[in-house]
Amino acid sequence: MPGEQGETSKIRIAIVGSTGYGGVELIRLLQAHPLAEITSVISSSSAGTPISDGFPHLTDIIVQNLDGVNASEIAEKADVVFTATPSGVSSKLVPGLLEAGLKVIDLSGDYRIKDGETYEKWYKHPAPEQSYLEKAVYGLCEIFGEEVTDVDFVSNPGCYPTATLLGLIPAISAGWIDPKSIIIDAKSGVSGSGRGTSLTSHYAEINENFKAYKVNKHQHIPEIEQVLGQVTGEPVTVTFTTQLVPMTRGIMSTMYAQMNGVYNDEDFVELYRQYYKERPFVRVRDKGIWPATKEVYGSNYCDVGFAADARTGRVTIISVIDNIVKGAAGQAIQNLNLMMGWEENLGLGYTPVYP
Ligand SMILES: NC(=O)C1=CN([C@@H]2O[C@H](COP(=O)(O)OP(=O)(O)OC[C@H]3O[C@@H](n4cnc5c(N)ncnc54)[C@H](OP(=O)(O)O)[C@@H]3O)[C@@H](O)[C@H]2O)C=CC1
Ligand SMILES: CC(=O)N[C@@H](CCC(=O)OP(=O)(O)O)C(=O)O
Repeated sequence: MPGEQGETSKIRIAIVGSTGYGGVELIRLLQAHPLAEITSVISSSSAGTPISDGFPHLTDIIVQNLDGVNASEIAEKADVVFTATPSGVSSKLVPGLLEAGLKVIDLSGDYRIKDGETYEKWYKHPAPEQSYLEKAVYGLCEIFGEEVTDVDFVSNPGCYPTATLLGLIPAISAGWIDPKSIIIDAKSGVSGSGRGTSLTSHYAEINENFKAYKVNKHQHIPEIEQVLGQVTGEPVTVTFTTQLVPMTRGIMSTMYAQMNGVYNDEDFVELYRQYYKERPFVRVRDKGIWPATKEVYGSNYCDVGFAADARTGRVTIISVIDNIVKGAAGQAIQNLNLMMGWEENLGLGYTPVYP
């Protein structure tokens, strides 16, 4: 395994769930990574067939044939495995992959919630084994990046929590907003629900429509509260509403909070620029300019803007990401980079696709 940037041999990568949206995006991004090469693409339902059968846009990737899900075979072919699999599936696969000696980056929600009972309450199925929950490092790179270096197992954050936490943490850490007052109004493109079809992601249900779902019941609520609790040192509860927007990619998280003092837009811009000054993927908008999902499309950026309102004493924080990149595959590669001790932005320097 190359441990340092600049060495020539590449890290070998396997992707379980390579036929899903997260997996296909991992393939797209890793194809351009200078120190990683995909050596196995894995499918539980299409093993033995070429990936380009289902995804003609991947006709020119080198590894074509889909492998089956077998931990020891994966360990022969790869050093690191991404599990881009549904929650409830990852928890069954990950222990075997770790025992086979692989480094694992899991994109599902299975290992993010550290308390098994809380996990079961929100995810509605059995929690993963406690020892693996404890082993998993929560890979919100801009906040906990130092903890990821040199570990074997990273739990990649959820898409909504990524946008939301990056938008809230600097102001909370500075004591500028009251954690008890937070309301989060979040919207996602349809690819957030994965490639499987369902009535809720059916074209006729989504097109020309805008609807709320899982209000106060979303599985990302305990993830957001867990991290905010860590940051503040006290239990935090949030009001969190998720909505589906008729677009393919993108998340906008709009957050409202009571300010603890008198701060204006420039104060917030300065605070956030300072907080993220070493972090290549958070871009802070100038006063009066709010980010749009198209401005991060296809990229690993999280863009943030503010409106501090002296009249109400509240601030509105707006944060956008591409759910499949910064919200999933891109952040997972950012975690790979940190895990390997490489530059955080290696292979991720994509300018957003516009328009
Ligand atoms: N889409 C998004 O924006 C985000 C997704 N996530 C999370 O990332 C994970 C992947 O999401 P996404 O790619 O969208 O989901 P998809 O539904 O698009 O893909 C999931 C893939 O998992 C594979 N799979 C299903 N069952 C099994 C199994 N028993 N063993 C092995 N593989 C299996 C399937 O492929 P096959 O049948 O070929 O095995 C399927 O293609 C999920 O946990 C999701 O919650 C996280 C953040 C954002
Ligand atoms: C639009 C849409 O349906 N989005 C999904 C995001 C799911 C996801 O990413 O799941 P985990 O992060 O929990 O693995 C949802 O709201 O449930």
